[in-house]
Amino acid sequence: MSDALISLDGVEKVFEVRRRTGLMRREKRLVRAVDGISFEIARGEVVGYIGPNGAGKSTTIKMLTGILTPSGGRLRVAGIDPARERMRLAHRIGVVFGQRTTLWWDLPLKDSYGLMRRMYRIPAARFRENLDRCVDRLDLAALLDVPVRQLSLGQRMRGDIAAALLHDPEVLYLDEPTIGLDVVSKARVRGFLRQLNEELGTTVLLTTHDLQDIEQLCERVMVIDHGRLMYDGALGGLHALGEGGERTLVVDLERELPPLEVAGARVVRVEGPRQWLAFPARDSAAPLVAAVAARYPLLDLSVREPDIEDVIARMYAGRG
Ligand SMILES: Nc1ncnc2c1ncn2[C@@H]1O[C@H](COP(=O)(O)OP(=O)(O)OP(=O)(O)O)[C@@H](O)[C@H]1O
Repeated sequence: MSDALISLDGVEKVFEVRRRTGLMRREKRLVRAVDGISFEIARGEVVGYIGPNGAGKSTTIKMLTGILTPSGGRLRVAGIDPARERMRLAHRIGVVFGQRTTLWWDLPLKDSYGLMRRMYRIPAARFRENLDRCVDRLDLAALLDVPVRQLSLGQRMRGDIAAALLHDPEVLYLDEPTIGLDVVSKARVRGFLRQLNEELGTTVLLTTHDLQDIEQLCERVMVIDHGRLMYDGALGGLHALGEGGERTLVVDLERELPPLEVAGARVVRVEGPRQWLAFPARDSAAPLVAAVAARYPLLDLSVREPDIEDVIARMYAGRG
């Protein structure tokens, strides 16, 4: 037995989709939303789970909460099989779905929290302590008496995160926690999550389309596409994957010139006297810089590494 808090071994989820193909005809089609995924997450990790639309992220999270039953494989969270013991697991995990709320729409925030307290049978002292910490750290004091429907998206999200933490979960799943939030709200949510992990050791698994969430929170990232794990490792390793790709030499010339002709590189963009030359990321930039400097009137130059967005975009594109 490993001491992983979350473990998946060859987990699959297949949906049967019926599609109308004619007036009377329907076609059955199988969608492999999750297609044999294995990974382990240790206590205290903050892991980003990313991938394009329809990759299988939400389906994975739903299996980890017990909402969906896997079609195959083995899955455990805190030693519990989520689909079999969903209620027991509910006391150990917190879940936040960015796209919808677990709060009661017409009730003031604090009444929702009171209901949560009863649902999870949270002892009074612990409830008070957790609520006070969340109110303080998420700046909720002025919002407690406001009905949820009157909260802004950012306020509601903070309210939802607090709701997910009142029962001291060991694991927090967040599905797109910063979606639609303004820059300030995003920063606040990220800061809170970082602090939560540092102070309480809460394990966090988060799906997002915002790579800044990953950069600012996660030491480890998993990339899923077509239901399969394409990458599992340090964020820095994603940059390294870009080595199969290209870097860019940005050249500032003394004057506008036709696209430069240099061996081992090609001009991909020209803007006035500035030109961008792409070259294989694994090659040294030195010979290229020397060749450009020898032949053209140079003012300045810089080398740009492929950024994570590019690397990931290429990973996705490579699978077509
Ligand atoms: N209940 C369902 N019935 C049938 N197909 C489903 C169901 N839920 C998800 N799917 C399909 O499974 C695949 C994976 O969907 P999932 O929602 O897990 O992706 P995702 O990575 O979370 O995408 P997004 O980033 O768009 O939220 C998609 O092809 C989706 O259409």
